[in-house]
Amino acid sequence: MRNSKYAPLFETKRAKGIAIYRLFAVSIFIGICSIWAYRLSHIPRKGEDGKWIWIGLFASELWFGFSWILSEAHRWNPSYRCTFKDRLSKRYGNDLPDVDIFVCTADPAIEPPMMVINTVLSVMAYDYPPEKLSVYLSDDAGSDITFYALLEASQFAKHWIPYCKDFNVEPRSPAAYFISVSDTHDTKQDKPLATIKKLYEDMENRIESAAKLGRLSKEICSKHRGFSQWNLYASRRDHHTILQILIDGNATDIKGSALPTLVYLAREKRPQHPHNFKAGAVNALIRVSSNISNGQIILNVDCDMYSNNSHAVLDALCFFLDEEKGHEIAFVQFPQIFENITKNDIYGNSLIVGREVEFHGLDGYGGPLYIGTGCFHRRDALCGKKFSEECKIQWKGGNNTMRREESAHELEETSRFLASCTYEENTQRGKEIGLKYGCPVEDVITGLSIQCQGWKSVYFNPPRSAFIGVAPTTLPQTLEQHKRWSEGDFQIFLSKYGPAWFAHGKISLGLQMGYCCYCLWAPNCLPTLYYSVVPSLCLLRGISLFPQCSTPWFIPYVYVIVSKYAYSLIEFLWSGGTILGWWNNQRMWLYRRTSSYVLGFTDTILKSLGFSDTAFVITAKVADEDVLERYQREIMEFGPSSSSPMFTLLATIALLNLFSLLGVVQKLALNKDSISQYQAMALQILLCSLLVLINLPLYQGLFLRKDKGKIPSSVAVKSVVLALSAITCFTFMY
Ligand SMILES: O=c1ccn([C@@H]2O[C@H](COP(=O)(O)OP(=O)(O)O[C@H]3O[C@H](CO)[C@@H](O)[C@H](O)[C@H]3O)[C@@H](O)[C@H]2O)c(=O)[nH]1
Ligand SMILES: [Mn+2]
Repeated sequence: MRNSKYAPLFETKRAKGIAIYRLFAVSIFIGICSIWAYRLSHIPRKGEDGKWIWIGLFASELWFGFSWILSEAHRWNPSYRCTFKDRLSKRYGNDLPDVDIFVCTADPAIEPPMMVINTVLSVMAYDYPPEKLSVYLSDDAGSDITFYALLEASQFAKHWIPYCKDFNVEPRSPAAYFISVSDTHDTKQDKPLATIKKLYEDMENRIESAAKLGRLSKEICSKHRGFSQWNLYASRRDHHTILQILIDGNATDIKGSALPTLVYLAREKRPQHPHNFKAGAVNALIRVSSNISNGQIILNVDCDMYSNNSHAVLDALCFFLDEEKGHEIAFVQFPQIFENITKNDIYGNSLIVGREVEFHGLDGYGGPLYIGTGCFHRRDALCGKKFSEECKIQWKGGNNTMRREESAHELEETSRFLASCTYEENTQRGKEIGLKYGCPVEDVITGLSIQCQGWKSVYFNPPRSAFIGVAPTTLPQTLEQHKRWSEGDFQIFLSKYGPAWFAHGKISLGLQMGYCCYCLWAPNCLPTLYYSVVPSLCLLRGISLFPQCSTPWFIPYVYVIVSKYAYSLIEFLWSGGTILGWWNNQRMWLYRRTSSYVLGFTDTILKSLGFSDTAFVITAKVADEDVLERYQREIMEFGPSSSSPMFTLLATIALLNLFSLLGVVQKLALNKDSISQYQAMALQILLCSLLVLINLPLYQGLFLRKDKGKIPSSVAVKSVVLALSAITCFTFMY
């Protein structure tokens, strides 16, 4: 019962028809149990072929069944949110909390400055009182060109923000906006549009030519005192703190309205100090911002994730400011949506099922994971505060006094040391305060630890997407990203924050299971490798591993396979995907498990033994023209990837299945009697054929294509040799 006198600012709805789904899930569970029973009751006896092979298969099926049970946490209890922004505006007017926005960038070569400032401009133009908004750009490359771009953006903002507000522009990233209006407006007739577009293009030209040149002209450098901070700059990994407040609380736009504060920060870096990648960058921002604006709410976005919805801040505040439940909420996570996904999503990067299904399921159990971008945090919760009923904040009034009393220059001077690399020594930062260090998925582990302190989180997936970013456009990049994620998640599983043990009693069982699903991605590689190699090898030797069509044990297999995949297809289509997209997604399911996760798994083991160290390979946000062209045509991009063992693995498995299938076909053609033998192995042949079918793009990449995106011939040779030797070895062993 709601006892506050206010109407709620948000509402949570449960899914309809969930009882039917649960019944269906129970039927699959019974099917899985029957499969286990079959394996247990049919273990080959002494003297029979393949006892150990059988036990391995049983272990894999136990694992798959167990994973399926865990994944039910994503589907059992979904919830959906909606907000009432009109009530918020009525109740609070302009009396809203300060919001600090953090944008992170790390490499001007693969994260072009133009993209970065479009993101910055989009969040500066939020529909929110500008004097309560502060935008911070963290530049881990310490690039003067990025700084120059931001300086240009600070000038352009004076035109852009009033333009957005006058014409209710959406989206407020200039680049995205100009593309969106290019076919609906006639620029020649629309004078203000033409003017602002011209300003933008001039700015773009200046920035691009500086970027192309790779350095700034003397003329540009003389324009702003900030450039002098690069005088002592040695390299990306070795420089002092560079901090510049580009727009302070007193600046106004061309119409005389206040502008959001804008700050550039390149934290100090020294070769002898670990910089902890993005987590280190965000923690530096947390400290520096606490001295400049100290907003109670922090929004964190990656540099490619521009704001697509200028009301998103108000949406987020509907959760935090709700009188009854707002004080329990530590963060509000929006989905990641990508603008460059092709129709059939060849690399499965849109993650639509995660977005439309799984995260809603987690939300039903206490809240989604923190996924690093598009997330609003309460500053105190992010800084390690434990939840208690007293956590109600006095939001009204804000705390915006500091930055008006001190001048920008004074603030820079007093904030600089907060970003030095020794500041954190012998403190709890990176451990209990701020983002956690030492894990390649700093976001997930931080979110988990916040939830373990008693806080809830919220997943908000509005009809108009709040943030839009860039997904990888090649297979190597996709696999590399998934390697980082699977590795990081598995490290969490083994760490002192492990969702299976540490979180027990702190978060709900459903959420524990939900986290485990992701944290156990990496070890998933073992049963998948087994399942995609061993049955096919056995096929060649005539060792039967699955029940025959004529026995009742055939039924649970068929039921589980058909209903599980039919359901997954329906779920995928319901989430907005296409049939071919689903097929592509199945391929990526296999590829991730037999390459990224294998490396993620071994690297985690090596790391826990002390042999290797955490790294963060940044995902490229740009690609060459011919690569992009192939991406648009949905042709798989493999190269240049010869160095990565991931491709040798993928190709070897694909070839092994191809050879096995060819072997069977040959035997059938030569010897009619073997037909009855192979009839008994229908499921095994089906598995092998499906593996061949799903690998078609790989065979093309190996043998048929001539373009630059094909698999390098060194990988082709290596994998043919490996596949043939595996088959030969196996044939001799059995
Ligand atoms: O040393 C670093 C490395 C990265 N970044 C920034 O971190 C962001 C995310 O990096 P990206 O290469 O785009 O990684 P993704 O795989 O796309 O990132 C997802 O996964 C990461 C964890 O693995 C999260 O940090 C991200 O927020 C989430 O979007 C980017 O803005 C980078 O500029 C830094 O600031 N410093
Ligand atoms: Mn990214």
